[in-house]
Amino acid sequence: MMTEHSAPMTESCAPMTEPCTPTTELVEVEVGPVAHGGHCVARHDGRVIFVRHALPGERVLVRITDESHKRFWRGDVVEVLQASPDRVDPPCPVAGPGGCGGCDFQHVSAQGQRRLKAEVVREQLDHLAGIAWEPLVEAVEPLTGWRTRTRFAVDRPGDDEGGSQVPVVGMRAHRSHDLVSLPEQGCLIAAPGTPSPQQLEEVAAQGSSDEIRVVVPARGKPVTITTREQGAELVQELCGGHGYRVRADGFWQVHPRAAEILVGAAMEMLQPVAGESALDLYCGVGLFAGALADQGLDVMGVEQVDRAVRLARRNVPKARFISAPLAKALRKLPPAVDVIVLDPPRTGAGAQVVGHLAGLGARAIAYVACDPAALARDLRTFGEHGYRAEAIRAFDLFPMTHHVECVALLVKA
Ligand SMILES: C[S@@+](CC[C@H](N)C(=O)[O-])C[C@H]1O[C@@H](n2cnc3c(N)ncnc32)[C@H](O)[C@@H]1O
Repeated sequence: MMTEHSAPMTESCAPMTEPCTPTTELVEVEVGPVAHGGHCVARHDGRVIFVRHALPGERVLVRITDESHKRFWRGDVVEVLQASPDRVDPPCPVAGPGGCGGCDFQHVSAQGQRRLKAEVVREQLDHLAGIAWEPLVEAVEPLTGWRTRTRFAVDRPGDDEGGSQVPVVGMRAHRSHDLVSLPEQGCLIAAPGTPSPQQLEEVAAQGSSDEIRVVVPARGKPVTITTREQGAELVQELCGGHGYRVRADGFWQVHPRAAEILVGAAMEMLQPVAGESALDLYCGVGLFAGALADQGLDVMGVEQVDRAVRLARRNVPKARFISAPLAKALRKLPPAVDVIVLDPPRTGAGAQVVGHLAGLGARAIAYVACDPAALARDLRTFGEHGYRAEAIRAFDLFPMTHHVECVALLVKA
């Protein structure tokens, strides 16, 4: 199977320097499997095209949007000639070709979205780690109104020519600086409490920021951030009865049920026992550290953002935290631990970190991953160091988008 991994660059990691120059060329293709990044693979004249808004098995007319790469092009569907049974009308009026770049799976039924994500996880695990996984991505409600952290773009038309400067708030189009105005009802996936488009424009009119970030916390009022200073405001999040203070511009799981689901999955896999030692790596404000400490474990957390570590110390006073990039903190970790949770960014943990962690002899490791390719690469490295994936669960924590979250249990082989 062709995957974006086999191409020189993946859709998700390709750097966006300048917006791509769209060509006018239209091609008719049979759509093949979904690839990492959520676009489907098609072939035309021996060339691979990653097609956005397509579904496997469809026949579509594609507008080529990027032909700057030697080995592949990118394109977007302009007409569906033969539709997949999974195709639906996008519920948001600004989704689809040329529209908002945020939700790339709105043309797919909810079950179909999960099947596509399962196929990506299955393929990445097989291709990169040689792990056979039964594809199942678990549904998580709500499917809309789930985004508790939303970034809106602000354009000020006429800015250059000293014009009106009445701001327009919207979303950037896919791989483009073009602004797509918000629909009247606002962003479909933004959590209830997110200001309406009109309110966002009022916020934009009060300042000069080219971005508005909205945070809808578990407790308290939504926070609107237009400058760095405002991002310092603390919001209150909850998981399993434990409260966590988070900076409004800091990291917290985005779906309102994500923290509870990921912590639940990790704890079920690890079966922690009071008195055991534990590591929470890439710990943010201490989410997993809190759950482990609440169960009586002796926890150490590592996080590179010092502001987050200061909050983690307040959120989980029983745990110890190191403020440093994990690779630099490895020598400060204890020589042996019982259980580990690691929840790295999209790039994964990497071979050096994985090799060191495997040497700590943990009886169980829960790996929380937002990128299945990075997960697969790190699982392969764990495998080379004597750990095997005993269980892997995948959750649809980002409905309407191609993103998927996985939790893997590693035990000694
Ligand atoms: C996916 S978030 C997980 C945070 C936390 N586990 C949670 O669920 O709230 C990844 C975290 O890793 C941190 N991070 C990224 N690179 C890091 C590194 N090299 N060393 C330590 N922490 C890092 C980020 O600042 C972020 O807080």
